[in-house]
Amino acid sequence: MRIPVILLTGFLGAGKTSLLSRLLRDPRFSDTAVIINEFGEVGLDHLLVEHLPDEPVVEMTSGCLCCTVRGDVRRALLMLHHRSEAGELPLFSRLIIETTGLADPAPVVHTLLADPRVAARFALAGVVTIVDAVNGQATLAAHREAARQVAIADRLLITKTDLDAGRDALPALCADLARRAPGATIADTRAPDFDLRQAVDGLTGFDAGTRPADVVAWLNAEAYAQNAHQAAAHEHDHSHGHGHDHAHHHDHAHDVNRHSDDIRAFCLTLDQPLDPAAFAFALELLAAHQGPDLLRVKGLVAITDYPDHPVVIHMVQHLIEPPVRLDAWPGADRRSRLVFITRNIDPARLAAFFADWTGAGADAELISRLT
Ligand SMILES: Nc1nc2c(ncn2[C@@H]2O[C@H](COP(=O)(O)OP(=O)(O)OP(=O)(O)O)[C@@H](O)[C@H]2O)c(=O)[nH]1
Repeated sequence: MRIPVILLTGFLGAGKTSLLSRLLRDPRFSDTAVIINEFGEVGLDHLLVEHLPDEPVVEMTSGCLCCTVRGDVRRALLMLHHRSEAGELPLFSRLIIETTGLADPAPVVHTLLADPRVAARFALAGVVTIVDAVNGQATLAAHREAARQVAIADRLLITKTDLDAGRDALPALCADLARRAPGATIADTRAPDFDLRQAVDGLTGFDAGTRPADVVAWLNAEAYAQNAHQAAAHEHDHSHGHGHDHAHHHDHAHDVNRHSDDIRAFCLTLDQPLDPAAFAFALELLAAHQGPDLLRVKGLVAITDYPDHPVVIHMVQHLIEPPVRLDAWPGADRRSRLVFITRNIDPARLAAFFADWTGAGADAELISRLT
């Protein structure tokens, strides 16, 4: 029997990882394998997400899932299947693929539906898209990646309605979502009657024919891009007489237009523990002045009061989540690290801003420019 795959998508900071963590803690989902794609090479999720010890989890940190999907996700799927059949990993009866927040789901969907080796082993049960009630509508209007993730969904799961701003925005957001994805069901993950099991396991199979016309067009464009890519790779092998994998380079050539070219990811490293008040003020200032361009910030921060207990920071646009203090550092590196995904923000200027406000030496390392 083919293993059902649930594609979990949603814009940066919508709440994908939180929902996945909630699901993986639930014993009803103990037979679940997960493929997580982190954006950028210096991601922090592997330090921040708790995995159960023998859970089959594959983390792909090679960049943006939609840009590397044709090689990496295919390899990850086949490897998981092979290792589980060989008894090296527990058998699993469902697979969840979490995309990055900037991923266009179409290449993943196409790979699952059209790659013969993948499709013989896995069946796409459906696409679940997470939408943040607080930022959702503004994000949908500003980012075509977010609009595509919604349009292709079978199920739209809304988060952050426990916050006043989220609750207030809910009716207008639902109306917008119903227009953008007329065939999708919508559920509020914070409603008392929300059923996670039904949300994930109730999907009966992805049917491209029920999607809006533009979604069908994207999927067709994807099929065309993949065929063209395979033909180019084939020709290349013949002309050079060797078969190493050039998929990555070709894929980026196809993907030039997938992301806005002003979006960048970088990691800021601060070399001394920070004064908590100065750091909090710097974050608030940043959120107030650059909110819509701070697409996502995740960090592990050493503070002067408790240097052995790092603080986890999450920001999504102007929303600063309450910081969480950890019992211990999750690895040997005890420097503060903040991963930013931003629009139109110069990493060097941001490093200088933090250095000024906190007095710590700050370095910015560019992870990726999404062009
Ligand atoms: N109040 C509230 N916060 C939430 C909810 N869901 C997620 N969050 C918070 O939103 C922030 C982002 O959540 P994540 O689960 O990391 O979001 P994500 O979509 O995985 O983010 P990326 O991987 O960066 O795209 C975190 O600080 C979460 O704690 C929710 O329903 N309510």
